[in-house]
Parts: sequence; C-alpha cells; structure tokens
Amino acid sequence: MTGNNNNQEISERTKRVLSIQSHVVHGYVGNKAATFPLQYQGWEVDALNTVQFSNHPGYQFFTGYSSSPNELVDIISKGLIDESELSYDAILTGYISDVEGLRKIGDLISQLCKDSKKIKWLLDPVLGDNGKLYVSEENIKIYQEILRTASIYVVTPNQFEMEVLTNVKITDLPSLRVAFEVFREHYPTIQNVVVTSVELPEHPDVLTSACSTFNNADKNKLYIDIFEVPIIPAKFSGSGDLFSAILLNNLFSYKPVPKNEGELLKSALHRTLIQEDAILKRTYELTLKEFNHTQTIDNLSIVKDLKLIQSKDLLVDESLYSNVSFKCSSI
Ligand SMILES: Nc1ncnc2c1ncn2[C@@H]1O[C@H](COP(=O)(O)OP(=O)(O)O)[C@@H](O)[C@H]1O
Ligand SMILES: Cc1ncc(COP(=O)(O)O)c(C=O)c1O
Repeated sequence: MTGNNNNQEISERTKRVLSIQSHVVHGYVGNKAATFPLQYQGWEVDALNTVQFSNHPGYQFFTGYSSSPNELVDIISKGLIDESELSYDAILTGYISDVEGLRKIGDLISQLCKDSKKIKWLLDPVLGDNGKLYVSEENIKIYQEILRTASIYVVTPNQFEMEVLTNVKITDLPSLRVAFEVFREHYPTIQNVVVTSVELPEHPDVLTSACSTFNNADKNKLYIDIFEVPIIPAKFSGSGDLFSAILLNNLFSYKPVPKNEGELLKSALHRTLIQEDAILKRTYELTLKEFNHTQTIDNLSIVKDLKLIQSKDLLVDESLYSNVSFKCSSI
C-alpha cells in the first residue's frame, strides 16, 4: 500500500461491516474467509459467529457447536445496537444453518435495514453446492420469505442456490436468463443479484459469473452481464465466502463511482473476479508445492484451505486490473 493510499484512508471514515457467518478454528471459510480480506482492505469488521467448528465440513472429521438463535439476536440487538449504539455501513450474512436462527436473524436484519436506509445488506443464501443441500430444506423457505420481503442490496447465490431459489435448472445461457427473470419477478425488493459461478456444458473450460441490477429506470428491460473465468482444476472450500467479502469491498470502493448502478455492479464484479482468480491461483500453486512432497498431483482435486495470508498483497494490488481482464458480454 502506498503512502498516498494511507493518507486517503485516514481522511475517509472507516467503513464498518457486521459479518454474520460461521467460524472455523482452523482454516478459512465463513468469517475466517471474510474478516482478514476486509480488514486488510480497510474495513472495521464486527464478526458474529453462527457456529464454531474445529475446521470446515469438507474435512473428513470436524467437531464444534452452534450458537443459540436467541443469543445471536441478543448480541446484535441488545449488545451492539441498543447498548453500543453501533451503526453499520454494511451487513454481510452467510452460513446460518439453524432454521430458527436464520428466521430470527432474517427478521432482525430486515428491520435494521428498514430503519436505516443507509445500511447495505449483502446476503449470501448459503444452501449448498453442486446439486446438494448442506442445510435443512426448511432454510430454503425461509430464504425465499426473506428475499420476498426484505430490501437487500445484493444477493450472491451460486448456481445451485439460484436454481433452488427460482426453480429453474440452469443448463445454458437462455436458462440462466430465465432464472434471472424469475428471480426478479419473485423477489422484487432485491436490488442486485450476482450469480457467483455457473458451469455450462457448452463452455466446459470456464466458469460463468453473471450479474444484473433490478434498479433500472426501464423496468421492462433486464440487462445481464456475464464474465467467463478459466477454470482452475480444483474445488476450493471458502471460495464463495471470500467472493462475497471482496465483492462488498469493491461495491463500496470502486472509483470513480460509475454513473449508474448497473455499471457499478458490473465493474465491481469484474474486479472481484480478477482478485479472486489471483488468490485461488496462488492458493493452488502453494498447495501443489506442499502436496508434491507427499502425493501425486492427480489427487489434488479439493483444496481445503485458502492461502489468504500468503495472498495479502493481491488484496490491495491495483496493477492486477491493468494486467488481467475476463471476457465479458451481455445476454
Ligand atoms: N475451480 C475454480 N476455478 C476458477 N475460479 C473458481 C473456481 N472455484 C471457484 N472459483 C471462483 O470463486 C468464486 C466463488 O466460488 P463459487 O464456487 O461460485 O462459490 P460457492 O463457494 O458459494 O459455491 C467464483 O465466482 C469463481 O470466480
Ligand atoms: C461452516 C461453513 N461455513 C461456510 C461454508 C461455505 O463455504 P463455501 O464458500 O465454500 O460455499 C460452508 C460450506 O462448506 C460451511 O460448512
């Protein structure tokens, strides 16, 4: 970071986010994947942990416990808001597996965002991945109810979550478009949607990310921007949680601020994908090096822990954006 950047940061009020996600003692998913990147990018992060696990469930064994829904709600409403009178620029919600907890936190954050229009809520509807739910079926209904009624700045489903929330199977670009249309129809109070990644059989070498803003003056038109990111041959635990954290930062810090919301969303998504790609590539290379000592490369299909500390330079490297660009089009 340059001296100039430091001065600029000091002159601006430090942005503050309440991040409600899982905690793992070892590794990087949930709040562990979001806190350091946001802090390193200049945010005050108030991290509320919905569970505390030894490590994430992608490991063969993990142990831990969940926070009770009433405790979580009390910490926010009594401890943070009433007593400490904290106000937030953003609220980030991710893994909340407990059904009652999700309902109560959903109601509380909806109310907070109603009371203070300046809070921007980024909701990652963590339900599952690759065709599999990793929370209860009931969570789907609760997310649908939250999305139907709350005013949310941006929602970041992965492909499976978008399919579950819209009941549209995404197999190609036309069906991706239908999913966005159904999403806008069912959840009209949502301002922006980013589908983090979609695997399309017609493009087997890339992951497609898509975004649309529903705040356009022309309500009859739906503009969807898509980016194509070359696939790294591995699965990364925590990639979605890292993604939502850096997207949040990019939405707040993109300069100069584009003239309309659609342009901001598209530009912030592009930056997010470039940063994410750089971090996943570094993670992959470092893991491969460690792995090579013990196993063959063919076995490296799941990367358990993001190398976030080793990637800290990439979180603030402005030169990334002039060196990398992903193919972009509209559908
Ligand atoms: N194997 C991969 N190769 C390249 N990029 C990836 C890969 N896995 C994840 N990503 C990046 O990470 C982002 C979030 O990952 P994704 O799998 O969509 O989220 P989630 O973990 O919520 O399912 C994607 O937008 C994509 O840019
Ligand atoms: C405890 C916990 N937090 C967060 C996540 C989300 O991880 P990802 O970003 O890989 O979807 C998961 C999913 O594995 C999880 O089990």
